[in-house]
Amino acid sequence: MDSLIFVLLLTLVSFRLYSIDHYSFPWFVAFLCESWFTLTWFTTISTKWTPAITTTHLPRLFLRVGEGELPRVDVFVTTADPVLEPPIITVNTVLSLLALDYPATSLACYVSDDACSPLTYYALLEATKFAKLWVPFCKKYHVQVRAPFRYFTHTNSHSHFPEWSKIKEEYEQLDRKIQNACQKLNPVPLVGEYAVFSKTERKNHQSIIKVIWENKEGLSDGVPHLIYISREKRPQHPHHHKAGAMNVLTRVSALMTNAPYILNVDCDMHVNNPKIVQHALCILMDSKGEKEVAFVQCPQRFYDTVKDDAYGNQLVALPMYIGGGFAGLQGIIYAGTNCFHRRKVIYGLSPDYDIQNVKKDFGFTNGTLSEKKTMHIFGTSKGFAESANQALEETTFTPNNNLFKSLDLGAAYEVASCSYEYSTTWGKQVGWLYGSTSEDVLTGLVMHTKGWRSEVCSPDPMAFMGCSPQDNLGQMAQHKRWSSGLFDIFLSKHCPIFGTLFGKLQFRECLAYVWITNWALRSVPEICYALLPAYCIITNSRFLPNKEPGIWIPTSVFVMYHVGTLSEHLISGLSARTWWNNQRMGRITTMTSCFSGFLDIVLKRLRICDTVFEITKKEQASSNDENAGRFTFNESPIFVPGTAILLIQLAALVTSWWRWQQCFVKNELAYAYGLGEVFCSAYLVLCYLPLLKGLFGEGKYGIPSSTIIKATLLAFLFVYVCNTFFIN
Ligand SMILES: O=c1ccn([C@@H]2O[C@H](COP(=O)(O)OP(=O)(O)O[C@H]3O[C@H](CO)[C@@H](O)[C@H](O)[C@H]3O)[C@@H](O)[C@H]2O)c(=O)[nH]1
Ligand SMILES: [Mn+2]
Repeated sequence: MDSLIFVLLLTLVSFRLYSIDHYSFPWFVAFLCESWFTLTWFTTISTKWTPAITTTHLPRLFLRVGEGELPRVDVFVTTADPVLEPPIITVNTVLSLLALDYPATSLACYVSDDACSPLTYYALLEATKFAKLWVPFCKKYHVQVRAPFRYFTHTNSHSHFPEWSKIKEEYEQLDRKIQNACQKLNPVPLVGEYAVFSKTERKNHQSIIKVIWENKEGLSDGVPHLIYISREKRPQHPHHHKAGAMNVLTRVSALMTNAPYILNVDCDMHVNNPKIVQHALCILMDSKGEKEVAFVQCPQRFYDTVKDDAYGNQLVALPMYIGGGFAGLQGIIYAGTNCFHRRKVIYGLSPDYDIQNVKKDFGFTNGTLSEKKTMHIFGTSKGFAESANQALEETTFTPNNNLFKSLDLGAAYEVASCSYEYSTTWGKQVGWLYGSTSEDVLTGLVMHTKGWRSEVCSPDPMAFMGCSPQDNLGQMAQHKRWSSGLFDIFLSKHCPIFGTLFGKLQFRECLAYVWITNWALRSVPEICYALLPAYCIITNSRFLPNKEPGIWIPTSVFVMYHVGTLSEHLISGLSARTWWNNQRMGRITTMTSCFSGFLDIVLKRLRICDTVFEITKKEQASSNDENAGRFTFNESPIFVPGTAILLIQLAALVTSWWRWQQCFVKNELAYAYGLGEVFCSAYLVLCYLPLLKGLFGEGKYGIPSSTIIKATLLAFLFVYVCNTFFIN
């Protein structure tokens, strides 16, 4: 079906090219836009063409390593705002990780708190007490969902185990304590353990690193190590948002546990499949995977989602087709969470090395890194250089390796300081890379450019589950951040095209990356195309062929595209309503969020202002909210272009209606002439129905009048320009 659409698009473009007699301004604009759509469609098809799925077989892992010899894994959790990311959610994520079905002696959990919040610290301390009950309980009864808040809302006491009620009570107590502390009923006093937080400001404080729990006895079914880190922040030092936090986690963990594998999750992504580490290791430790695979990405799925995906952000059908397609090429993109990395790849290693080359790469002399070179790459910490040496030398996995040192804090403060990265390669060649708010895709892309592959791991049950925005404001801010971050990558020196020309990025993987990184840019031709029908109606001109057989080409593209996407959704087990919501949100998001993202990058490149990482609000859905799925609005300029486009379509429809009446009076049939354009305009209004409702809504459900005024001015300007400069 996709190929058929492609052929039709090619036909449309050639038809335009050959109908010289039709040449006019709208015809030309349509030609440009449609050529762009055809190119985009080509990259989509190429991405989807050879999908792949990886299946993992746990028994085979244990043919390779004994159950007691499983390698160390360091787990990183990031949180950055106790209000937008309630500590109870972070705590549940951490509890689910501590309770992984994996030897506790080989796990260590590091939590980065970019808000430097005593609340988060308090919540983690309390959670550790509960973990001592929760972890053995989960392991004893093979609980599947290891985040207590999900577990207890979905099970009831009859069906369960003797301790069930007691543990539930304990959890409720923990929950209450944390909620009380959050609501300032019982604020955390900044004395004793918490005294370090007393002179801190969110963006101005020294590092705070605390070993909350150490598995001292080395019990493999105990509770794994838990370490709290709030890296140093100073107003004059850029902190690089999440990427910066990840790099601090990498360095601190290197000094403590230095595991060869790193799992990273966002604070809202709890474990849904307790054996996920073993599944990922099946891929990472596979004899081929060991040499080729840089990272293993598990899908992002969400719980308590808005019915029928009203805001089009559940990412179910898209990852299935596009993600599966990526997987069949050089590998899936890195999505920032639910991902297993190799430490040495994070340190910048290329895949086809032999150890001699590495030594050259990194300036080894006589078996160890030359001091000057190490300092240049990794910074001045001696302890870190030593641990990096070990991590890099470890060419293939050897069980019983003893990279573990101790949870000693001494050296850790040095590597968590905000000036540590100056004149090193952190964020440039080593670690999570800086320069884009989609640091994840950038970091993964550079690994692919080095020639690494990546794999998707999606065992049943789903590996992780998280929160997704519960309103359109969150969804739009998120899409804006992604589209701008991705476009930033396209314009940077890490552009996928260079990756293919000068690096080892495979050609079709490059096309797939080009497709994904151009999300923001796609808003420009889409907006032009959306303005075309209105332009034509207002100026009484045409951009669609108006005679047979020409008119059949765009009509069949339209029909085939909708049938195609609908069937994809139905095959993925989604409702037709979900399909329509995604379809509609696709149009709205591109012309609002992605266009804002595009403007942001233009401004950034002109050095007028920089992009920021706006954190997505995490909340648990209230189950019987009758307004779920309804659009809310605020003063954000993000709504201006969308509202303007809607008003322009409405103006066009009114114009055509008025003209139709005139014809009717004169008994002419001429009104049938521009039917195609009217249909397009009406279709857009249908897509924009949520905004149309917003024009008349009240309170947060109404578009603020300042936005309406700005949009009306833009719409008037458009109509004026059409009438003055282009009317025939
Ligand atoms: O300065 C910051 C900003 C964010 N975060 C953390 O980054 C994570 C992701 O932030 P979130 O607001 O949840 O963004 P999402 O849009 O949900 O994130 C997706 O997109 C991001 C890139 O834009 C990736 O980093 C994420 O992993 C991916 O889940 C959260 O754990 C935050 O706590 C920090 O640690 N420090
Ligand atoms: Mn998130």
